[in-house]
Amino acid sequence: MHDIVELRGHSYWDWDPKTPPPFQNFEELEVVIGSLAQSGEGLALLPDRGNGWVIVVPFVIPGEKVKARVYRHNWGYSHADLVEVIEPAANRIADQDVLCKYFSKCAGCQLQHISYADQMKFKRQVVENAFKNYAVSPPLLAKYFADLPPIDPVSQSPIQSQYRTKITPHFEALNPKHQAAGMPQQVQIGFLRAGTRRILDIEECPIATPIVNEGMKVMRAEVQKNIASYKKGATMLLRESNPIIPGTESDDPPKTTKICITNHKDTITEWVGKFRFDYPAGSFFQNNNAILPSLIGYVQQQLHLPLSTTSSIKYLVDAYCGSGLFGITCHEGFKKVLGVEISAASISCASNNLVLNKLSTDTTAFHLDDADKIFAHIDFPSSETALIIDPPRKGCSEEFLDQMVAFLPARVVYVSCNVQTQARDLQGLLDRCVAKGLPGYRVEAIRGFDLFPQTRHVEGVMTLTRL
Ligand SMILES: C[S@@+](CC[C@H](N)C(=O)[O-])C[C@H]1O[C@@H](n2cnc3c(N)ncnc32)[C@H](O)[C@@H]1O
Repeated sequence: MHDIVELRGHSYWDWDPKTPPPFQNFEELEVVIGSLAQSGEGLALLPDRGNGWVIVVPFVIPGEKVKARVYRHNWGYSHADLVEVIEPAANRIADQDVLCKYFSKCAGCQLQHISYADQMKFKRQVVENAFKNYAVSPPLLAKYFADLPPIDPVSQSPIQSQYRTKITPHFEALNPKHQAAGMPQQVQIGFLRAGTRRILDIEECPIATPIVNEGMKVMRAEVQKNIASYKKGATMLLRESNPIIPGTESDDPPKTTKICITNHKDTITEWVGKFRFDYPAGSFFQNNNAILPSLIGYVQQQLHLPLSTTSSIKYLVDAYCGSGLFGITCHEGFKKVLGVEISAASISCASNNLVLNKLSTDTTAFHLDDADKIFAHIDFPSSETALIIDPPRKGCSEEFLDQMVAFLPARVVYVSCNVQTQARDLQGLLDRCVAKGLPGYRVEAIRGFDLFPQTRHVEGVMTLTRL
């Protein structure tokens, strides 16, 4: 809605909700795309229809003239399918050069028709809009917003295809009516079809690693062979791992061929730079290994930026620590590191990863707990403590922000796969500081990292310094 309001140029609330959609269902329209929304979809304004109705069309580029078929109407805007690109943008990737033959049919990727340089510009804009739209309440606007730094360019992924180390294809069970009628016993195995809840049959995903695609081939054949035994559909797990042959463990990545794991309970082994991580196949771990060294290098550098005081950072708190990725890779230079995570399987791997990487358990520890209670475990001086926050998409809870303001870490590095909730949490933090009459935080830097090339998603990293 923020993107629609911006294109329309007048407030959402000026809108008369009784305005009916100015179209027949499935009417085809020729429209010119004005902007891209954070969803990666194009927006076209029709100034002469419905008091400035907006059409939302996927797989387009601003400036393009396209034919679109409207199919669902909302308050002031309609969703439409792309029928034809009438006047393509000069920078549109030619159809024959698009990475995946299922692009525009599969719901997984939104941006394969856009050059990588333009994907980076789009994602930078997504980050900028998130902070403009979600971190600007009036008291904060006056006090802090003028001080937000310019949003940095997005850090690119070293590879833009074959990067995903995990995919989760789905399939549905056979239709009993088809079975009864003796129809062919084939099912669709793949990802959701764009704009629907139905499955599109996909035998290969070009953004997944070759090992994961090999695994997909085997899994598809097995599912087709045994499909009659499935009463319900299912979601499969395919995850890349480095096989460790017992007795041959070494400190270096093994030279053996990688394997594809499909059992949620198995353990995955992965190297991030010189660090080894074992983690449960069914638990969270970042899915683009290629970009992790640069993401971690940046987080490390941000943690140690100079403070506003003469103190220096000596302690690290890793909230939502998973299997210990940040706590372990960033431990150097800290007297003590403490991580908290709610998944018992992940925290047990985090503790084991300390041992695997020969870190002292006296100086680095991981606790099983809700991040909302993280500061209950901590006796670090807040003026020498840095906090890494890396929550799930929904961001931090009110309780988490309350305890954070009660503790006031000197440095915060907030990593997020959802820049909208990240921006909202910045507002939540600064609102609390204003309410308590505290000087608050300076935003040092906001930068996107492209953990998800070809898709609309961007990882945000924001650095704060206590004033
Ligand atoms: C985005 S992941 C980040 C994990 C880790 N930092 C990494 O990069 O591998 C978020 C993690 O938060 C954990 N989590 C979710 N809710 C939590 C809570 N209330 N308290 C602590 N951890 C939580 C999830 O289990 C998940 O491991």
